[in-house]
Amino acid sequence: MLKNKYIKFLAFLGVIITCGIGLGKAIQKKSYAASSFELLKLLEVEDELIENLNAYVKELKRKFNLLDKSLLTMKAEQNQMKDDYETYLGNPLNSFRLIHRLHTDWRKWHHYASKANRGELKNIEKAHQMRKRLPTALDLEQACRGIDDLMSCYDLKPGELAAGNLSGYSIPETALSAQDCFAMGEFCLRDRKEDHAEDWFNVTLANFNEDKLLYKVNRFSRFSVHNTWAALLIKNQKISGASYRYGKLPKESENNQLYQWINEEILTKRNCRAIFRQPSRLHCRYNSSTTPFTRIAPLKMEELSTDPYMVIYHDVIYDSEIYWLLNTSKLTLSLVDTGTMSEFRASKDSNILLPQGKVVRTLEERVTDMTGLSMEMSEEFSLINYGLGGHYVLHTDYHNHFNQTRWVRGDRLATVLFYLGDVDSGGATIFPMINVSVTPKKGSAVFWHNLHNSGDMNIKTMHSGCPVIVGSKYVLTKWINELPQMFVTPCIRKNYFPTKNVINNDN
Ligand SMILES: O=C(O)CCC(=O)C(=O)O
Ligand SMILES: [Fe+2]
Repeated sequence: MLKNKYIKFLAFLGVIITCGIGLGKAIQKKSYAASSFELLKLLEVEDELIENLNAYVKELKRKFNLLDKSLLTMKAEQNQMKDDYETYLGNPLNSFRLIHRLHTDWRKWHHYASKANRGELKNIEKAHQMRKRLPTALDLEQACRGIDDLMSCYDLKPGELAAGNLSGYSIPETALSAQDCFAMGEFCLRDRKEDHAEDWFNVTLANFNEDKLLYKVNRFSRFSVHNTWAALLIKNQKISGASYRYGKLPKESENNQLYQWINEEILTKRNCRAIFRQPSRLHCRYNSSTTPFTRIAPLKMEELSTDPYMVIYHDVIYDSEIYWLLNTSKLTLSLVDTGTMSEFRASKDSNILLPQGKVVRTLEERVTDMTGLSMEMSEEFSLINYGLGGHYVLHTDYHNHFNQTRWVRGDRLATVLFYLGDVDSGGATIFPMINVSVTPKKGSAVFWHNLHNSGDMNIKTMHSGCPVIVGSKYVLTKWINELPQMFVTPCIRKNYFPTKNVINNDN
């Protein structure tokens, strides 16, 4: 009876969805949402799935019964032993059986309990096969769109639909679950109907049924809703609303890390768009004092910041060197073949060894002239090419105090970033905590210290490569390690030596 009603409802829904999609949206062939005929097939699929799950549960029950019965026998034997264990163990047959069952039987029980038997596997395999007949993400998308079209056409509200009320046509059995409402919310988010999404999230929370068992199966909780909702608010820069949602999340959860991450994203966006005025006490000058070579060939230097120490060098790399870097055949290949796209760094990057030779050696000497630092144990040059929207998320170049590699070559004391080309628009390197934004300019290089003089990490060096708007961006990075500099920039780190009589030269 109920099933008949259900079929009628689905047919009704199918017609509505078909109409909705017909209003300008492309119909996907054989889409479940596109016709009531296809929807009927889904009922068969559901019948088969339930039958399959039922058979699987029967198998599990059989296993459970066997284990339960064996447990009773084991307990009986154990009780007999506990009554008088001396008599029990005095009998050599009992001692033999005790050793035997604990040596052999327990392994078998463990094996039996932990492995799926043939009957279980058969049902699991069947369920796996049936996945091909289940609705796809596209089907779900179309179903959501159908409901959404219906809502805008008849001015329906999420609360009414959630209660199974379709414009006066009310069927309580068809009420939507919290998870259904959440799926609608997520759809509206994807479809950029953010107000609708918030309405659906509200209804989701109102309809939430705290079923721990269900949570175990489908991992859906109130937190999922607060988290997605908060991410939406953060995206729209509604920070206080987002903080309220995040306040609902468990402390120390991964989600709070997400919050931090999204906050950093906002920081990055704000800074990528901003243009900063440099403080006037900083100067441009020729640097002729770092190494003897700079006395005869001074470098054009512009100060950007004193904490962290940061300068730009202009015209510090020759066109011929840039040409070599970008056209070495090995490098060109790697830019194409080992290109990586990640959320972290959308770039084709090559950490491959540049062919060692004159250019690389000369560039390393140049870095020493610019920084006064030794290139011993420094990392290989890293060449990065950013394409469409290419960016590097907010990060610091240092590792951290506790990283094992720090004890081999030390942490990354300083970074030198060469710009190998101009970028038509976007692509600045930004340091949001000190309001510094460096526009890529062919031939220039920015140099900064990642660590304080004490060796502590300087959080103000946090930086990011903003997305490229027009053009492409090539940078060459050199991370300079700390340990080989001990005689160049001698300083004694706070707590570096564990003994009491430390000369603390920290400044
Ligand atoms: O491309 C940029 O502007 C930043 C690159 C960077 O931060 C790095 O290589 O560590
Ligand atoms: Fe970096």
